[in-house]
Amino acid sequence: MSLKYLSQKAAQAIDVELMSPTGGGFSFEQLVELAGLSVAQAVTKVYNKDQYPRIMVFSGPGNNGLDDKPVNKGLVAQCEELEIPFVDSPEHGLQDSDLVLDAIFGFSFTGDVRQPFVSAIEALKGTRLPIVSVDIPSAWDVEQGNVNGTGFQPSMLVSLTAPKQGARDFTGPHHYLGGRFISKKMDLKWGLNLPPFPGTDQCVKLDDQHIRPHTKTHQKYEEQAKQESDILRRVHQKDEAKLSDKMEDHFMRNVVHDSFS
Ligand SMILES: NC(=O)C1=CN([C@@H]2O[C@H](COP(=O)(O)OP(=O)(O)OC[C@H]3O[C@@H](n4cnc5c(N)ncnc54)[C@H](OP(=O)(O)O)[C@@H]3O)[C@@H](O)[C@H]2O)[C@H](O)CC1
Repeated sequence: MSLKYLSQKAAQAIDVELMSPTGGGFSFEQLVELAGLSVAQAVTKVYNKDQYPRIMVFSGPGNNGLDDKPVNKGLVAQCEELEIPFVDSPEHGLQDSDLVLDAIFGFSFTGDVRQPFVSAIEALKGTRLPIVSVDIPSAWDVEQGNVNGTGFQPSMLVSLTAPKQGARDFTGPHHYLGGRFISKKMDLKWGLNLPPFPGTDQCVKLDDQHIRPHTKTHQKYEEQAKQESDILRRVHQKDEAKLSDKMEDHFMRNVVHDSFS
């Protein structure tokens, strides 16, 4: 069975569930620490520190970049303490960098890019440095991907929890999965089919056997959307516990498998 690619709604619902008692009861800080650690580990597996010593981080307002979040105060203080500089413009930062980490938008991005992020996205489109995107390349539609090819194509993508549907348009050489916080129970419930993480690693490389290019027909998408909304409805109604093990098993095997294979 292949890895599931998440819709925007499913990604958001899983995020909420992870912080609920039935999803592991993670705190927000735990999730972002684990997600950040997995991104850092994945980056160092691909980009050698000696060859790429200066990483410029583009951070956005939501949980992908944490810029407008209360936790950001502590992060800024830590960067200052560690003498990690802040830059006054994307262009100035890029000219003194070897690698770019794109953490502007994650799975809640919608519509066209609004100010003040337009210049940052343009700078990413214009740079020749390798870009590592966190969860989904910024300004890509979370489900439709790099619509009309107008976005930038990063060299590396670190999908968190599970790739988003839009990640099917990613054609770079390095796709990793991070965010090792999904229990077997949640994996089964959402039909994620996550690959095993090696040893104590916080990330796993995704290869051809996991990756599905954007070849689905519109009809397939509609079927997938309907099946996902069935899953979401069950989650919201909290009625999945009432399903017998047999029915749950049947649902996972047939509906989820048909949809994503
Ligand atoms: N379970 C996990 O996998 C975890 C994932 N994590 C990371 O969190 C992000 C998702 O975080 P979220 O805050 O929901 O979403 P974003 O990071 O995309 O940020 C939303 C903010 O962006 C603004 N926005 C949205 N669209 C636009 C646009 N077109 N132009 C400008 N700004 C935009 C939005 O503003 P609104 O006014 O629309 O609300 C928000 O301010 C996920 O991708 C992971 O990276 C966590 O690490 C935890 C676990």
